[in-house]
Amino acid sequence: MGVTIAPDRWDAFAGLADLAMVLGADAGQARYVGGAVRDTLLGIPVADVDIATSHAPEAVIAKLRDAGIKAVPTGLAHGTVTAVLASGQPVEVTTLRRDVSTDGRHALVAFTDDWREDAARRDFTMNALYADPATGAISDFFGGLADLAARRVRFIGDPLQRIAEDHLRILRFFRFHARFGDAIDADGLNACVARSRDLMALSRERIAGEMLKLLVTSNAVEVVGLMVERGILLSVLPEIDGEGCARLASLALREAAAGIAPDAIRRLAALLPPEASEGVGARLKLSNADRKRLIGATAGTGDEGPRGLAYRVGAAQAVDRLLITGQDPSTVVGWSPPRLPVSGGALVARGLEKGPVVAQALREVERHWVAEGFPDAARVDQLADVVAASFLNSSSASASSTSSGRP
Ligand SMILES: Nc1ccn([C@@H]2O[C@H](COP(=O)(O)OP(=O)(O)OP(=O)(O)O)[C@@H](O)[C@H]2O)c(=O)n1
Repeated sequence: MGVTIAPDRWDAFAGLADLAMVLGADAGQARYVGGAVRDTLLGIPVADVDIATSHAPEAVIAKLRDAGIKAVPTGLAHGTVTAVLASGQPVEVTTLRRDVSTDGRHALVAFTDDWREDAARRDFTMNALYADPATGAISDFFGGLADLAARRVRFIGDPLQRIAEDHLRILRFFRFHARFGDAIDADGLNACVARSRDLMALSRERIAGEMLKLLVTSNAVEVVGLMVERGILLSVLPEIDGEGCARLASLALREAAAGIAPDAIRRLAALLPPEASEGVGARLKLSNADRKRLIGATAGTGDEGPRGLAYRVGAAQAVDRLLITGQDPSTVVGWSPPRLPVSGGALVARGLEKGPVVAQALREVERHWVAEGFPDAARVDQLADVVAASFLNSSSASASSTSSGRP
């Protein structure tokens, strides 16, 4: 027997095997497919599982409902029904398909009961492996197992045709290569270079989604460098300047040295010249929170020290800025900035008049407190005494200078 995935390897997904049986796995009508099979064979943890089935979507819905499994018709035109396991885990169940036509962004599909046809419309050989839920046998129509063993990301059939069907596959090629690849497949690379301008036709959200995933892969630095060198990124991020790859490389080294997980937005911020962040964030339609982080990540650190910075801009943003500027972030990782342990009332109790002067004095106390490294409440009381006294002094001094009529 060749390569198999023992059925108990899927045990982490409670109810998955039952779902597969409901869909006729024991009769060869349902198999696990795609990233879950690829990653399981590579020994990488799997977050979600897709199932391919020869049943039409309506039959899938009926079978799931009969078995009391929640079925959500998430993409019926493409044959996809989402089954929800008792744990809440969603599993996409998609009817075997073949492409009828495509414009590179949207595909029109027809259903089939031919597993090889379904495999033939997928992107890479390593993504077109099916695992039989009951026996564990792997169906490999295009040499995906050999490519997986060689860590070679290879398009199924003609790369140019695969890219014409879905332009996003250019970015997927680099993403999977950056994640798993050893030597890059020359035919695939050449096809991606030749068709790189096709990327401009894609929706910005899809581009952003792929780029952000690519930036956190283990080999992102080298692969992004290759993409810049071969003109691929010019179609997607024309803002990248001559130093972008070097900044990204330095950031990746610092993340590793500090034991901080790679972060896509932080890495994108490093790759771009700071003045481009705002425009890129808007163009790629990033969420407001991500756009804020992207712009803030390169906004500089000031001179208040790492914790002072974290107090001012939040710990996560401080980590971004410190890593990008090459400073040690260890004192702010996992640190929650404390709250100033004194209120305006405490200053009024020391004789200050309610109003703007209290806010001003409070800011002064805070400034000292931050500069001294967030000392405890006893020290803050002393600071409040000193600041209140100095405010009272200066107001009485100005009152007396006004009354004496001197300038
Ligand atoms: N442009 C695309 C996108 C997806 N697929 C197929 O759909 C499967 C699922 O796609 P997706 O969930 O995007 O990727 P995964 O392979 O599951 O990998 P990951 O979740 O790690 O991104 C892929 O394995 C591949 O067979 C494809 O052929 N062409």
